Amino acid sequence: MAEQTRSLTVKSAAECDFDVVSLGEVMLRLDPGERRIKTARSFDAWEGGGEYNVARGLRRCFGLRGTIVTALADNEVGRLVEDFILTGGLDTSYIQWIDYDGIGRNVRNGLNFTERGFGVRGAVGVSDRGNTAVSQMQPGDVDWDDLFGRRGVRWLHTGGIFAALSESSADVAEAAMRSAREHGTIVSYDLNFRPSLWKGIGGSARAQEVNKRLAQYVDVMIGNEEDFTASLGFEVEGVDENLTDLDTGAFRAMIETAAATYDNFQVIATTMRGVHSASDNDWGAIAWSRREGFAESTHRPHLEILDRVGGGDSFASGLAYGLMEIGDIQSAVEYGAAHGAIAMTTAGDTSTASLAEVAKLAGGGSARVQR
Ligand SMILES: O=C(O)C(=O)C[C@H](O)[C@H](O)CO
Repeated sequence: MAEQTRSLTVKSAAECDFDVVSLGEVMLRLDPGERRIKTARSFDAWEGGGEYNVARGLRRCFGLRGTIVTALADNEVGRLVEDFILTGGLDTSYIQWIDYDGIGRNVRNGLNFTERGFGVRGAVGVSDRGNTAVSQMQPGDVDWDDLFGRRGVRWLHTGGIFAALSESSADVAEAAMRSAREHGTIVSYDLNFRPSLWKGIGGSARAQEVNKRLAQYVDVMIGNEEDFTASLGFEVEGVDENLTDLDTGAFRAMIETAAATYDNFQVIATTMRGVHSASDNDWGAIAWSRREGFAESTHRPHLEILDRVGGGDSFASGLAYGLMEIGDIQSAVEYGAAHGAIAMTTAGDTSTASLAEVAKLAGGGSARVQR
């Protein structure tokens, strides 16, 4: 695609060691399967983390080269998380290993108990992540100019989960995003508002203070309707969290306001989820680019959901792939929505989709058996 018709100008793969770098926490996800957390007798172990899931999707589904900047306490739990990261295909050289004190008094690894929900029973996440290694990272812990300058990175992804972990994690995000921009790396940010993370430190008001500060470094801003309101203060008129009618007019108006407020935003994308039940959601997405204007994905009413957690992250990785490798906003939003939809058909945060599956669904393919 000719450069001037692409939504974003992205550095070439040849001049970069990494296509994508994510900055964020990777937790051990403990999943009771069809049971509930409070009555579980065994858990499946996976890994997960809002920012990490995006780089992993870009690597595992879309075949790009990625790394994760994070920190883990050096104990057996941390090494299990590393094992998952290796399975996910990401480079592990930017994991900072912090000496473990034996009981977690000073440093720990995050645990995320997650049940998927079914029917009228919504998904539940209970995280146990205070004092984690990554929440104690400091801006100077990574040589950002070496990473983004000497080594070269096409895309940095971080977001509102990492920024909420501590005072210093917001500063770390700022240092990374500032350096990435200086070196021509595209910066994407998923607002990912998580009430539990902000509850004890000032709620939505504090979330807005932090996210507004970081928003000035963002090229591609991603979120859902709740995120844009809670994290940046942009209202989507007439929409609540149970929206079942995917009327996009209100979203377009909100996006126009956001684009006028932050002239650094090159792309804004939002997923739209109408919750009929935990297992039955309307699913679609809308995106806008400064160069191309609005695009909407195929809307999928009554999409059947096995595990919704990570669906938004798979949307973000599909969108990033589309913007990096195809170029136009329409393809990007279709790839994002299709990848999110497939990811929610399997258990776990991370997607098992292949690029061929995403391309087929994005192009209007059906779920007929293949043999
Ligand atoms: O909620 C969080 O902090 C997580 O990172 C857990 C999940 O991986 C995330 O919510 C999925 O988007």
